[in-house]
Amino acid sequence: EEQEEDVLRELRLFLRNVTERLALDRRFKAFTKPVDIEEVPDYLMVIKKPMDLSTLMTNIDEHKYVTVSEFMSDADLIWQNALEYNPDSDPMDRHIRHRACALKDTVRAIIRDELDEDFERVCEEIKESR
Ligand SMILES: COC(=O)[C@H](Cc1ccco1)c1ccncc1
Repeated sequence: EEQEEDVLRELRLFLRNVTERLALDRRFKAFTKPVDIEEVPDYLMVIKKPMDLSTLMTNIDEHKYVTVSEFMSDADLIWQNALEYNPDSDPMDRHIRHRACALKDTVRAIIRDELDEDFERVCEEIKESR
């Protein structure tokens, strides 16, 4: 009903705000757009579910997420993929892994500090009812 659409509208506003803040953080520049398959031809052989901050934003606008938990699953793909694709001890790999870990910690800190548990519970109830 209308109240449910109000809740989902507020969810999208929260998720857009979180995603925009991450995209503005210079540490996360490598995560803002899809990995360039021309630059990295084997990427899709290693990474089965690519994800990036611009795709997160598109998904929000396309109403893909009904809960914060669904959003978190896709947001987690960004840093998980970076750890998986860049495992070596060379400085480049270590640098992107350090930024991937910073992304993981930053997303979790924002959600812990700014998401009301009761709000997420209402979103989960809407999801179960559909
Ligand atoms: C999330 O970004 C990545 O996983 C790419 C992989 C990549 C390797 C070569 C070109 O791109 C990356 C970008 C910047 N610095 C390290 C790795």
